[in-house]
Order: sequence, then C-alpha cells, then structure tokens
Amino acid sequence: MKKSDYKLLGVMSGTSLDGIDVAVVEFSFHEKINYKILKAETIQYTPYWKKKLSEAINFSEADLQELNLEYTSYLAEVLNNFIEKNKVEGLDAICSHGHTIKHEPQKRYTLQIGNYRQLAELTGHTVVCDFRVQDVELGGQGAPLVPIGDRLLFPEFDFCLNLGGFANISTEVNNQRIAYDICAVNTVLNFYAQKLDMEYDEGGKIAASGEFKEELFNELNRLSFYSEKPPKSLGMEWVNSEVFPLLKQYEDHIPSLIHTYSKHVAFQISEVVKYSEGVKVLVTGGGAFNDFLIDELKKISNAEFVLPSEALINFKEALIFAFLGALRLRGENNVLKSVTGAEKDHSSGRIYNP
Ligand SMILES: Nc1ncnc2c1ncn2[C@@H]1O[C@H](COP(=O)(O)OP(=O)(O)OP(=O)(O)O)[C@@H](O)[C@H]1O
Ligand SMILES: CC(=O)N[C@H]1[C@@H]2OC[C@@H](O2)[C@@H](O)[C@@H]1O[C@H](C)C(=O)O
Repeated sequence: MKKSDYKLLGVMSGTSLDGIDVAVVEFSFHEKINYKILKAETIQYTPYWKKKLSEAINFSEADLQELNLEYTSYLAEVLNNFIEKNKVEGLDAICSHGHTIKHEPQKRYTLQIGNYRQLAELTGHTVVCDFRVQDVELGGQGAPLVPIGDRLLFPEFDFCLNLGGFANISTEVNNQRIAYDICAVNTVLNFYAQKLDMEYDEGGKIAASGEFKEELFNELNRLSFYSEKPPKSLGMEWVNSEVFPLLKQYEDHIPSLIHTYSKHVAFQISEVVKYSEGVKVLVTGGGAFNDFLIDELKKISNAEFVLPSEALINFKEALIFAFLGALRLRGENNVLKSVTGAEKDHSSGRIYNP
C-alpha cells in the first residue's frame, strides 16, 4: 500500500540567481491532497556562486562536470546547515530541482546541476531530482513543471498567476491544464528601477510617482506576441528586441515609464482573466508585493486576485518541487503533456538512496 503522509524538503534555484529556495513541506494524500509549509528560507548565493552560475553556460564539458560536482557538494552543505539549524527531523526525501545551466529541448537536452548521486550520500537522505530530463527525452519542453502542482494543490483557483521575471499563468481549458507566459514584468521593472539606484520598485512606489503615457501604453499593447495563441513563452531576447526599443524614448522620465509599463502589465493580465465575473486568481511571485500593480489589476479587472501568505508567495515553486517528488515516490504522473508537449503524461525524476 502507498504511504499517505510525507515530510519533504523542496529545493529550487531559479533563473534570477537570488539564491536557493528551501521549504520543509508535509503532504497528506487522502481524498484531497493537503500540504503544509512548516519552514522556508531563501539561502542567498555568495558573489562567487552568482558569478560561476551566470558564466557556466559557456563552460566546456569537462569544466561543467567539475562545476556540477562542486555545486552538488555546496548544495549538500547548504541543505545540511538548513536541516541542522531548523532541527528538521523525519524527512522522507529531499526533492531538488538543481540549477538550470543549459536548456535545449529541441536537441532533447537539458542540464540542471546539483543533481549528482553525491547529494544523497552527503546529506544522508533519499534524493528525488532531475525532474526535467525524462520530459525532454519524451519530446517535451521540459518546462513548465509547476502546472501539475497548480492543478492538484490549488483546484479552487481558476488561474494561478506568477509574477516573476515574466508573468506566467496556468489554467484548465476543456479539462486540460494549459500554461503560458503573458508578458515581461520584473525583468523590465527592475532594469529601470536600477537606473534610479534601486534594486526593484519596492511596493510600486516609483510607479505611483509617475504619470500615464498613453501613447507608450498603446504601443506596448500592439506587440504581436499578445495576439498569438497559447502555448507561448517569452525570453530576454524578446524583451531586448521588442520591448526596450519602445521604452527607450521615455527614459528621460523613468517614473512615468515604470507607471505606464506597470499599467500595461496589469492590462495584459486582465485581458487573460477577463472571461467572466467571479473568476479567482491565485497570485504568487515577488510581483505580488508590488502594490501599485496589484491595485491596478483589482481596479481594471472583474476577477478576484487572491494574495496568499508570504510563504506561499515566495516559496510556491519549492513547495511544488517537493510535491513533484512526492508524486514520483508514489509512482504517479508528475508531468503533463498538455503543458510540456511530451508524448505522454509521465512520472519523472531520478531517485537516489543514501
Ligand atoms: N516588495 C516588493 N515590491 C515590489 N516588487 C518586489 C517586491 N519584492 C520582490 N519584488 C519583485 O519580485 C522579484 C523577485 O521575484 P521572484 O523571486 O518571484 O522572481 P524570479 O525568481 O526572477 O522569478 P521567476 O524565476 O519565476 O521568473 C524582485 O526582483 C522584484 O522585482
Ligand atoms: C528550464 C527551466 O529551468 N525553466 C524554468 C525557468 O524559470 C521560469 C521558467 O523558465 C519556467 O519554465 C521554468 O521553471 C518553472 C519553475 C517551471 O518549470 O514551472
């Protein structure tokens, strides 16, 4: 018989390189799946690791192997410290994403480092990792993996919206989960906030101090990506070639640029969730703390935007990687072909015992 209760460590290192998100999560699989985040923390990267990880894309095969081993040991040390400091006991497994260095699904190749067997040996725990590899081997994009968590852990929401570097959303259409990117958010807002010597637009205060530039707003909304049908995704290449050139001529008044861009983000999101009144949207990712953006969304859309606890806003991805691990340990599907394009739904992730 399958176990019904799990205590897991979910571990995620995202593209923004801010640090390693770690969450201790309990799951119970009964009629309903319940979860509880017991403890969570982001362990900031040192300048050494920030630099190494951002340069690694250009490393030779031999250097990458060395880096992979070094990062695996470093990750083990970080996790051991976290476990010791927080007196975490009774863990069933560590479920770790690792850090993406290369992602070329069209070549059936994706590399997340930190997923060597040594992670199990050095931590003394069972490890579930390498969640993306099997999906690209099955012809999928290897991403996004979060939507199955959206479906099974947050069924009461019509949409799960993440406001990170880009805004992405997942929802159910004809009993199929679909997920796609909407527009760039913090990649653009941070870039301009940093020109004013701020890391980001804290609470949307810069936006609130600016004025609305209607012409810019209209130009942004005319970008052809917005009329494409999902599934679709965005990268920095698009921001550099399509978005920054439109913003350039407004750089002499950055608060108004940020004000207008934030309204643009709210408008594009409202276009996606506008179907009918009473639609519930779960909002996570750092952009959930941007009050100007959230107020604007609430103003222009009929949908109900729900801001959960800070732990969920910040650690939803770590929670969901723990969940993917739980599904893998149970031998249940944890990747959906409807979002990755793989041949079939499947149960992905390597399991290493210590
Ligand atoms: N208090 C705040 N006010 C406004 N914006 C905030 C606040 N806190 C965080 N943010 C924004 O959120 C960003 C971090 O969010 P998050 O960690 O979700 O991004 P990410 O890891 O780059 O996301 P993803 O990998 O999902 O694209 C910050 O760079 C900043 O732009
Ligand atoms: C290959 C890879 O690491 N992709 C990440 C990345 O970061 C955001 C976006 O691009 C998303 O597609 C994915 O991560 C999330 C957690 C996912 O798989 O759902």
